[in-house]
Amino acid sequence: MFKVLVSDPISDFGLQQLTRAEDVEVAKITGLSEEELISIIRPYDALLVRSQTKVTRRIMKAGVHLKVIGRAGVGVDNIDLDAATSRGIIVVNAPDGNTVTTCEHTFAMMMALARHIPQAHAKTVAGLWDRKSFLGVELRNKILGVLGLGRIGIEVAKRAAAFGMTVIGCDPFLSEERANKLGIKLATVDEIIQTADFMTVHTPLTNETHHMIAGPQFDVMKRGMRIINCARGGIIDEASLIEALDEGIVAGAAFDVFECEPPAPDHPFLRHPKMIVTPHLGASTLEAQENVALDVSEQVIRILRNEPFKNAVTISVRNKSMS
Ligand SMILES: NC(=O)C1=CN([C@@H]2O[C@H](COP(=O)(O)OP(=O)(O)OC[C@H]3O[C@@H](n4cnc5c(N)ncnc54)[C@H](O)[C@@H]3O)[C@@H](O)[C@H]2O)C=CC1
Ligand SMILES: O=C(O)CCC(=O)C(=O)O
Repeated sequence: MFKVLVSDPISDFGLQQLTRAEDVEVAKITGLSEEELISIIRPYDALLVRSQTKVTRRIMKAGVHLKVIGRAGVGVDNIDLDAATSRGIIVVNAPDGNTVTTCEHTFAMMMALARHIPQAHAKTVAGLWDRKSFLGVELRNKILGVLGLGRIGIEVAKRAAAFGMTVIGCDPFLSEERANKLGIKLATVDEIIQTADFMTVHTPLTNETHHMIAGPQFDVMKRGMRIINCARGGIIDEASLIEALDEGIVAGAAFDVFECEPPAPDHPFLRHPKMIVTPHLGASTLEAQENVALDVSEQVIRILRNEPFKNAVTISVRNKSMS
């Protein structure tokens, strides 16, 4: 019998392939601290997470039977991939299931920014009929800069075109030919910063993308830019952004993600009048949660049964001396 631990809230519908399998026993225990997870992980063959559980080297060391870690979503920055590789633990994710949902959240954020919707809502429900403070801007004829043209970035670009925006973007893996077909003009990060009216980030968080937009980039940024981050906290330096908002360089920013989640109650993003924030809801639709849970469950069960699988983020020969 394979033992699977689900340590984050993952769709029960999507987990059915695991819960109904005769050779699998599933335990769903969420909200555990690192120490609590270490104390219970030993018997499990598989661990399933979303983004809340930080799967550290210590957890993997305690999980001596772990063969696979499944991430019900895209980003694997909450999993110590080096530790997984060195212990021969396969990490799989669900890269496709939340693409459209996250793209739609990005658009919701962009439109909320353009029209001050959360701020206007807050005043209206407080009994104030303020029609003067919320002059917005159209998306039409604006330049949208997209950093990271993978699955989500491309979906955002397609929808932006339908809104009459000009899309420029960068991605080391997107060819000029494909960009042209998609109607995207390839540009450098500097060109995007200097020309875009709206800028949205869709890269993973890596050593290379950490603080990709920080002090020096804000110094040369087009005045009045609006910035959206529905990718990962830490790609845009939070302290520099606050300064740029105060100085009027950035007209507004909408963030779904933070360098530290959840943010401290006194985090400046939570009080800044030009900021819109959501609590890492980019992938939170019924459809996306079912999709990613179905996808990752299937890969996990295949790995446990030694069957062919897809979506491997790490794969290596299990080092028997560590098990
Ligand atoms: N807010 C949320 O709930 C969600 C956030 N995400 C985040 O969005 C990110 C992107 O997701 P997908 O589009 O599905 O991933 P993807 O892997 O399809 O696309 C990421 C793209 O970023 C590009 N990239 C990497 N480094 C770059 C750099 N330095 N400059 C420019 N481009 C660079 C890659 O070449 C790739 O094409 C994920 O890594 C995840 O962190 C994803 C889903 C939900
Ligand atoms: O599990 C979630 O809701 C977060 C989704 C996410 O950030 C991702 O898929 O990378």
